[in-house]
Amino acid sequence: MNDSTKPYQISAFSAEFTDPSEEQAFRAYIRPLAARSLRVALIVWGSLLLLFVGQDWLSLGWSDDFVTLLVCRVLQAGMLFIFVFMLGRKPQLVSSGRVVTVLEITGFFLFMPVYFLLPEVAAFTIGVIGLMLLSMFLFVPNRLLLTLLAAVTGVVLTLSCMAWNGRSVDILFGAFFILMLPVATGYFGAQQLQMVQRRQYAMFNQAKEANLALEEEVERRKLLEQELKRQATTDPLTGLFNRRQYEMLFRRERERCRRQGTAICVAMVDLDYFKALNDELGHDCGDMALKHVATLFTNQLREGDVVGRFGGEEFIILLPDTGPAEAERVIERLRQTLENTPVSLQGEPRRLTATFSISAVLDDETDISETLRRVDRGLYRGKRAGRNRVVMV
Ligand SMILES: Nc1nc2c(ncn2[C@@H]2O[C@H](COP(=O)(O)OP(=O)(O)OP(=O)(O)O)[C@@H](O)[C@H]2O)c(=O)[nH]1
Repeated sequence: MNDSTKPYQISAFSAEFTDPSEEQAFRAYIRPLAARSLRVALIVWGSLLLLFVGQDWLSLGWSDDFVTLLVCRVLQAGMLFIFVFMLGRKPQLVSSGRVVTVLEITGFFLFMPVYFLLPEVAAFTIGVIGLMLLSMFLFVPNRLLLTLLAAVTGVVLTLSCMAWNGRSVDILFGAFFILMLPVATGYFGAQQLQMVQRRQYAMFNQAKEANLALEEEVERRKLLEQELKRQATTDPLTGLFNRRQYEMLFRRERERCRRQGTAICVAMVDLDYFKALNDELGHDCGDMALKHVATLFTNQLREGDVVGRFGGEEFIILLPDTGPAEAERVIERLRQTLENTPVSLQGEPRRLTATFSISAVLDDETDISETLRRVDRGLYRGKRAGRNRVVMV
């Protein structure tokens, strides 16, 4: 069922889903099990037929009649065993039910000579046929209506043979009722069984679909949560960490570096003449320039380094496990890369520069604002000294 809210419908007459695609899906689902059960049933059926050969020989001895019955039995058992072999290779043959039905009807035809060749056992032959009818419904997996068709053919054939043998109308009526008993019992038994199978399948499918919908909902919420987290921790324009997040990361890294006895440096970056760029090319180009700088910084630095947007055209860089000399080298390389990597704005390459200020975090500084106050002074010095430079504080 495609929609888990859609109610399934099973016809009480055929014991099949009223929706053909649903029925088809069910048969495909049950196919391996049905093919296996059918093979077992056919092997038992064929073997029983061959067992009857002994009984025929005891009754008829080595005679033409015996040979006729032998041919019928061997022919039918042969057909059954061939189909068992074919089912092993093509289990899909079980689904349509046509081959099984043909085998069942042929089986009745090949059984009927018993009526003429073994008249002395004809009395209990009707019992054997009744058993065959019941077994067909209960042990041979097939579509209910096709089994009914084969069963009715069997009943008609049996009654025809009895009539041919000169049985009275009373006896024929009696035989008809005797044969209809296993047909009705088999039909209703198989009908209940097949309906239960389909109900279970539909419920299993509904549960599977509900699970799938639930999994999708969980996945959707996970993504939403991730997105909310991303929005809460990053700057929407550049995707860099926002102030709250880099302050938190600062405290975490600061604590870790203290425990491990390593240094941590903080750099502040302020783009040069950014107002002029905005005024000349417009705010959108200014935004593109900011994104360009963010990508460049993120790509140039190590994974453990933290790049955040301080606000406007100012950025913060945290360099954990890095002493002042190493930090100066890293930031100087960054400055040069920025200067030498123009950004394309309105189709023209545009060089950007920035002023950088770096300071090692002092032992007693646990909050980034204390370090930033110092770094900011360095930035001011750098701007006054002509911009596009790195200042160590
Ligand atoms: N496009 C864009 N511009 C921004 C954004 N945030 C701040 N600005 C602009 O950045 C400019 C910063 O100008 P100033 O503080 O004068 O600095 P500056 O022009 O870079 O000069 P110096 O720093 O002294 O070299 C202002 O024009 C702000 O409007 C933003 O998100 N997008």
